This record gives sequence, structure tokens and C-alpha cells, in this order.
Amino acid sequence: MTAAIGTEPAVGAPSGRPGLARRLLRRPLAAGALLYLVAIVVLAVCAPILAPHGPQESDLAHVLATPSADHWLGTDSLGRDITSRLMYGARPALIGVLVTVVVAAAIAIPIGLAAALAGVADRIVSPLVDLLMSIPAIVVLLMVLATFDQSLVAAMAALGVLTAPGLVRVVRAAALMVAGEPYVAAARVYGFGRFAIALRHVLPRIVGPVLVNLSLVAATALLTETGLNFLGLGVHLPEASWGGMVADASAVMNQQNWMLVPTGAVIACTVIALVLFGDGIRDATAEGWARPVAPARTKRSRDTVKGVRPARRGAGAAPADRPPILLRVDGLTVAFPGADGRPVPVVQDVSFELGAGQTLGIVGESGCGKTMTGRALLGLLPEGARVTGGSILVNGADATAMSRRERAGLRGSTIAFVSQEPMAALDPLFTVGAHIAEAVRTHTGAGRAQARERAVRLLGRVRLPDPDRVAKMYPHQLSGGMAQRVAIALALAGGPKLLIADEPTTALDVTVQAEILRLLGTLRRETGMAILLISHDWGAVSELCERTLVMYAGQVVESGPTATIITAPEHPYSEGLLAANPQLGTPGTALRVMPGGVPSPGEWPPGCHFAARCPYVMDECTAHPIAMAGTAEHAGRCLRVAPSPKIEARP
Ligand SMILES: Nc1ncnc2c1ncn2[C@@H]1O[C@H](COP(=O)(O)OP(=O)(O)OP(=O)(O)O)[C@@H](O)[C@H]1O
Repeated sequence: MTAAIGTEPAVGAPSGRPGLARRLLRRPLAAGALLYLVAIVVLAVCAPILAPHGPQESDLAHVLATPSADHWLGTDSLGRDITSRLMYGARPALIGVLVTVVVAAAIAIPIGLAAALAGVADRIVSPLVDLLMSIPAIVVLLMVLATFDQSLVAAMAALGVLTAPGLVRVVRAAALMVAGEPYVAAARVYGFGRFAIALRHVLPRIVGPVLVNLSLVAATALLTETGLNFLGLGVHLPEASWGGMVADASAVMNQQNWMLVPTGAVIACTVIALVLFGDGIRDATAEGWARPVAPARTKRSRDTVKGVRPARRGAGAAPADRPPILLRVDGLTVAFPGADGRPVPVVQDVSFELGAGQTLGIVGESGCGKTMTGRALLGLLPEGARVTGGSILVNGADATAMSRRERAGLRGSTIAFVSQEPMAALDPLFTVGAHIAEAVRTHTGAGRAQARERAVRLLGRVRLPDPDRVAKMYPHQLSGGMAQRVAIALALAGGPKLLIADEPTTALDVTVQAEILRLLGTLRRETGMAILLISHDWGAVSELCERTLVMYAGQVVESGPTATIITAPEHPYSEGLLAANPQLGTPGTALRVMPGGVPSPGEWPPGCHFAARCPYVMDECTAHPIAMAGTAEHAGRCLRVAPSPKIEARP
């Protein structure tokens, strides 16, 4: 490993994983099955060249002969060479299998994916699948043969339609599992459409189960084709077919039973080879997904960052002439349905503004609503959650009133997102370069080569040394810090105006945390994008953000310049949070711990949400909701901020 980012070593060498073919060929059974199937295909295709005799050529001097130098597998009741007829008979068998598999896959894969990734389709697809699966296949096949002049292709296509419902279920179940993977959710954050996500991120991951089932469909198709020809349906006599040869052999079993051996063996071996090949593909693809264990997480940043530095003016200070407003959030309320079905707010009446190029931090304990606020801005709330009040104006347009498509159009190109789990957000099947190039193409419509070039430039921009080499690495080969830089490069692909970074340094060790924060500051200066940093870490917020919102139990309780809040907090919660911060403590002095915990949504008191933990509480605080008070520059949700009699701290 030659690349190193600061002090962080990368996990693996960029050698890449062995390809699917190599992984498959390492499995003896699968390799043998593949070799056998290839041999059957070659013999069928090249039968006119390789067959020692014509398929209808009779040697009446040697009927029902056992193997000899002239007839390697003997002859049938008309003296026709069994070897040659097996080669020619493989042709309709393989065509039948191919038709069935292609039809089944063409129907099942898109429908199964749609059912898994779009809920509406699922409601239609599931009952339809149940209905189709209850239709007796043999009756349908006989009807098709009767209707289409015993066309084997039509019958096998009908078999494909009849087997598709079972495959739809497999595709749907496999896709549902993959759809829950963080990198699929992340792909939506980066602004990819459903079709692109299904094709690029879901389909490659379900190839294993799909191929296993297609191999079973192929085996079923082969047996069905053989069965139809055994009954004299399908291939017209005297054309060679494996089923017809079994019928011939069974008719003369009393005179000579050898004839059944080569034909039966070829059919049985082909079915077994199809199944073993499918199993091999499944195992080889599963091996391809396996990732080495991720590097152990280091201690959380809040325990280790030393010192809280006020944000550098250049890093986020508002210039005297205010920049245009990029984001205006007004009275934002987000709720989940409660047990009785009524909405329970988890974010309540959140308001703030963010100008182009400005930086804003949101701090608060776990469960205060920081992430839900960020997700509401992205338009990616979890299932069930809804914006029940307020507005989110992005460049003056109300995002809450936009269609789903318009909202998706904002993601990646106007608002980008970086999470605390960059590794989980990267699809393990793609190289870093392919990931970023895909995002570049989605947002800019650039051609492949251009997108690839820009991906490498973006990797350089996030200060990854040797970006060309990093572009060829897979996610599992990245260290935590490298993965976060890659995630930032990915977020920059659409040239966003606002980057929402949700705890971007939480999973990193202390030196890497500082590097990532510095990088975000540098990128802000270079690109002019605004940054909204969600964090529990005063160190990170003070490093990067000019202004800060302190959230408690779903509400903003204080907003103002970061340096002012840190040195002179107005809200008792900000005061308690800062006093409990190890970075601000004096060595040898016990930290002040705030008693109690954040009340759960649904248990918020009617008055001040912090009242139960507040050292200054008085009766008035619990009587009615408390509004924000103060100035536009610095405000708090506390009666101590509003004009009121001075309240002393409780002893
Ligand atoms: N899927 C969900 N269903 C119901 N409630 C939820 C769901 N997800 C989150 N919540 C609730 O929403 C509230 C706000 O959660 P949120 O994740 O925004 O908090 P947070 O301040 O970001 O905390 P953390 O720092 O732990 O991420 C919490 O009380 C949480 O229990």
C-alpha cells in the first residue's frame, strides 16, 4: 500500500478481486459443469461438421448395434448412428431451454425489481403472480402446441411465461433485501433515479439467486422439451430430438436395452450440469460481494478532540454584505404516526436561514431531531414520517410543495449529503472511480471518458494522493478517512450549493477527524458551497461553523454565532451541554453532568421541553409553550432571554 492520507493507512492493496470467471473456475464442480455444457453447445452447433454420420442416415446392416468403431454409441432400430443423432438432437433441446430462460428472465426480472422497489407495483404483482402460478402448465402447453402447429418454440416460450411468476418472487425477495442496504439509500441521496439504482446497484447484487433459479428453469425446460418430444409433440419426425430418441429406445427395450443408456445419460448429465453451474455462479457471486472486515472504529471524536477553537472568520464568517439566502426553513415540523395513528412530532417549529457559502452547525444530544431535520431538507424522511408544518425554501422555491421528481432533482445537484458511514454508502461491487463517474454522468450528462476524468479530478480535489490509483480501488480497500474523502468527492460530483454533513467525523480517529474538517472548510472556500454540519461535537462545530443551532427535544432552543454561544450561552440547555463537554473541562475537575435525559417524542411537556432538567425552572416555564426570543443574530427559547424577571438557578 503506497497511498496514505495523513497518518491513516489504507486497508488493502488495490489489486482488485478475481473476476467472476476465475472465481467460478476455482470450483471444480462448477468448472466441470461449465466445461460439459460448453461441449454440448459446441457439439450441437458444429454437428454438421463433427457428426460422423447424417442424422437420418440408415445403416440397415447394423440395426440396434452396440458401440463399435464405426458407431461409437451404437445404432437405433433404423440403423441410424446414435452419436450423430444425439448431437443433432441437442439443437432443439438447447433452443427450447434458451427460449424458456430468456422469456422467463425478460418477464420476471423487470417485474420483480419493480415490485420490490415501487410499492404500488407490489400490490398488483403479488396477486397476479399467485394467479399465474395456479395455472396447470401441461394443459397450457398442449393448447399452445395445438394452436401453433406443434411449434416447439411457441411451447417453450409459453413455458417461460408460466415459470416467470416463481422467478418474480425470487427477484422481488432478493431485491427487497438489497434495497435495504445503506448504499442503495445513499444512491437516492446522490440523486440517482430508481431505474439507475435498480440497474446499477440492485441487479448486480441479485445475480446469484436469479442465476440459480434460471438454471433450475433451464433444467425444467430441458425435461419438458424432452417430455414433449417423447410424446411425439414438438420436433417433427424423423428429425432428431433427445425425447424422440428416448421414445425410440423404450419401444425396443425388449430387444435391446443399450439404446436407452447414452440418451438417458446425456439428458441426466445435462440437467445435473445446469444445476451445478447455477450453484457455482451463486457461490462465485457471493464470494465477490464478501468484504474484508472493516477497520475497527476508533474512539468517538467527542472523547478525543482537544480544545474548542472558535471558527476562523475565513471559514464561515458572514461578510458584511450578506450573501443571498440559499436555504430558508420556517416553522418546520416533522411527525411520525403514533400508536393511535395521530402524528407525533419529532421536529417542531424549526426555523433558520443559510446564505450561499455560509456554514451552520446543529448540535444537541442524541434523539433531539438533528438527523430528521437534515433528512427533511433532503426530502428523504423514513417510511411514515411526514412534514406536517412549515416550509423549506431552496433558492426561493418551496421544496415541501415540489413533486417527488423535482425533489430528486435537487439532491446531488443542489443539496448533497455526507453521512457518518461512508463505507456503508458505497456499493461494494463498484470501484471508487466508477461510483463517482456514475454520479458525474447522472448530474452533468457527461460522456463516459469525460466523467471518468472528472471523477479522478474530484478525488484529487478531496486531497487523495494518487487519485488515478484510488479511482481503481474498491470500497473495501479504503481506510475510514479515505472512504469519507471519497464520499465527499461523490457529493461534489453534481456541483452542489449546499452540503449536509451528518456526523461526518464520528467514526474516524482524532487526526483524521481534524483533516476531514479542514478539508470541508477548504472545499467551502474553493467551491463557495454552504455547509450544514450536524454534530454532537462542539469541537467540530466550532472548527467549521460560523453559526450554530442548539436543538433539544425536537426544537431549536438557541441560535447564534458559534463563538458567542460557546462563550456566553443563553439557554440553560446550551449551558449544560457545554459544561458537560470534556473539551471545555479543566483537567482534574469533574465535569458537570446534566441530570435526566431527553424526553421521547410524544412525552414532550406542554411548556419548555427542557423544564424537567433545568436548574432555573419556575412555574411559568411549564404553563405554556415558550417562543424564541432575542435578536435575529442571537436568540433563545427561554424566559430568561425574553423580557422577564431575573430567574436565579435552583440550589
Ligand atoms: N423510524 C422512526 N420511527 C419513529 N421515531 C423515529 C424514527 N426515527 C427516529 N425517530 C425519532 O425521532 C427523534 C429524532 O431522531 P433523530 O435521529 O433526528 O435524532 P438525532 O438528534 O439526530 O440523534 P442522533 O445524534 O442519535 O442521530 C428521536 O426521538 C427518534 O426516536
